Amino acid sequence: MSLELRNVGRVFNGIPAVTDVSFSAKPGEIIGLLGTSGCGKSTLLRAISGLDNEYDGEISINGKTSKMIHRETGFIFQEPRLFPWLTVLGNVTFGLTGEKQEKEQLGKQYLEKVGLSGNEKLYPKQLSGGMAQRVAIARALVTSPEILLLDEPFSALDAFTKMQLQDLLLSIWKAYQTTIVLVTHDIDEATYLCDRIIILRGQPGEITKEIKLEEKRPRARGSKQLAEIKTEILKSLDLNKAVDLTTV
Ligand SMILES: Nc1ncnc2c1ncn2[C@@H]1O[C@H](COP(=O)(O)OP(=O)(O)OP(=O)(O)O)[C@@H](O)[C@H]1O
Repeated sequence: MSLELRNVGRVFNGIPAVTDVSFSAKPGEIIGLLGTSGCGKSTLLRAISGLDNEYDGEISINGKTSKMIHRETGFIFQEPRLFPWLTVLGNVTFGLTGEKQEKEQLGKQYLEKVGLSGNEKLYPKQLSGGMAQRVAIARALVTSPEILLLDEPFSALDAFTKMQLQDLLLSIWKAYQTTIVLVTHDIDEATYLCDRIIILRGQPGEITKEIKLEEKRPRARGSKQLAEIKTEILKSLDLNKAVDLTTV
């Protein structure tokens, strides 16, 4: 599904958090929202999902503009936000309606897709951070969202688990051609995953740059091409200069 934001802004208690943001995503595109802390990335995701509808401007999904909850979207947060009293399978099937047996069958299918078959009966406290985030991914996917919104989904994980889950996200994207909006602080993650990176800066946050990545997937982590794009991003954030330690 396509997504379009036109002049979106959000003011909290008279203070603008983010202003005049316009961008669009074609069906199946992976868009990165990258920017320094507090520039309004999460605010934009909440507006896209419809969890927050007090924004200015317009947001359309497949050409339809609405400020209602967008049921076509699935949300994955930084923390898994699982219900501790439900099993892994119970967490995945929680939002589903219909026959128990059908729900469980569907839940198991998605647990298999995220590599968690056989863990259905475990409780959240028995899971590692990476396993818990896999459950959160399965829970978001089980409703077949056409647009996935991810808010720093891997930032709480160790470097190796993070890379595994980035690859899992790409395999899901390849299978379903989901449109993805990924909020991240991690430039390497953005260059590895995204078709386009939108850079936001300031308070209120504004778009300062948009970078299109032409590299075919799978991309090589640490390749010269991705390193060049990283340098371009650092420059646009004024973070490319070496610190003069003599003046510190
Ligand atoms: N519900 C709220 N009420 C008041 N102010 C808010 C609310 N939500 C966000 N803000 C403010 O809006 C600004 C943008 O916040 P937001 O969480 O969207 O930024 P962010 O770019 O996602 O930050 P981070 O990268 O640190 O998560 C911040 O100044 C924040 O304090």
